[in-house]
Amino acid sequence: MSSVKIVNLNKSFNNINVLKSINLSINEGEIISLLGPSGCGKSTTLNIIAGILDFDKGDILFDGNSIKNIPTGKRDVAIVFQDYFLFPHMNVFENIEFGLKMKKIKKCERNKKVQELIDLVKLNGYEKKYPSQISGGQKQRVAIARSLAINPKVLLLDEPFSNLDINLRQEMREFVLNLQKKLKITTILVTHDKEEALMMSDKIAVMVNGEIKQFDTPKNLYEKPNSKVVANIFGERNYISGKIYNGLFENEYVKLSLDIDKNESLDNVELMISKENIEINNENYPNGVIGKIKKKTYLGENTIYEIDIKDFILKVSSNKHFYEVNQNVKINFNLENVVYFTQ
Ligand SMILES: Nc1ncnc2c1ncn2[C@@H]1O[C@H](COP(=O)(O)OP(=O)(O)OP(=O)(O)O)[C@@H](O)[C@H]1O
Repeated sequence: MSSVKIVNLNKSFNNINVLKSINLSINEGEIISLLGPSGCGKSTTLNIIAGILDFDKGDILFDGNSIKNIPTGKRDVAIVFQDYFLFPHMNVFENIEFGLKMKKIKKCERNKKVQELIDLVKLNGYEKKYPSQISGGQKQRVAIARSLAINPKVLLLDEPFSNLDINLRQEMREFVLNLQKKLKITTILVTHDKEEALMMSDKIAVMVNGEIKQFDTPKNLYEKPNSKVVANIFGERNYISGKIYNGLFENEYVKLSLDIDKNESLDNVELMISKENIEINNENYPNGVIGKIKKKTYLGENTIYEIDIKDFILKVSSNKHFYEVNQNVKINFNLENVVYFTQ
């Protein structure tokens, strides 16, 4: 297992800078995600770490040592792709054995290692099956076992769950996470799925347009995003424009008391409030803000209400499903850990 440090990494394709001074520090045994929209540079970063692509400027350090001049095969890195890339003419056992054969490990040692990996990824009984004879989840487990066979110091996962159906995806996420925790292997996961990143990562690097906008724990990123760009990656939020003075946030329809420095005074701010931090409560908040429900969308566990307050629409997520369109309601804001952005 290795710590990984990426320092001022730059990469251009045809004079277009697709990685703009990327910096990341990953502790030994951690799992981190690169999360961002399509084309932001996630796979490029992963391929550079693997040595599949070269880079223009910067450096990559494993345990403090540069791997710049170390060829792919000698980096002790394994990469698992979305399409698994299993060898179709080899059975499960032979696929897992492949890397060990390349390393010229003796037959009896190979057999022992492959058997251990088959036990680890729970593929006992499937040794003689070919990739075309097994399911997507099983193929993925073969790909993971094959990547682990070489005892990599760093495991790179490029959208490994995207080809699985939703139930299997959830099962495989948990499986890989348990494996990662058991083996304590430093892991970098590329994903564009926020839930996957939130559930699997010790830390998440939010990438947008070749830059890392924030690198932090899932909780901090969700609750304390440093910009609207980062906030929006984790789902739709409400932004209310107004001013801050004397510990209050105010605009023409709300006056809210904030737990902030009373000396803070700002004219143009946008207060970010998640849908979950607004409560509809007609009974207990005589002084709540009043609005009218314009739309309701039932989502099973929650209903999303769109509430009109003087022509401004607030989205509220509630587990009370009984409010109806055109009903007037009182709403209350949970302003703990409030986040605001200056314009
Ligand atoms: N070999 C290449 N030649 C030219 N441009 C490339 C090459 N590979 C990637 N790019 C460009 O670099 C940018 C980053 O691509 P990359 O594949 O790293 O994005 P990504 O975040 O992994 O996207 P996705 O989620 O769609 O896989 C994109 O604009 C892409 O078009």
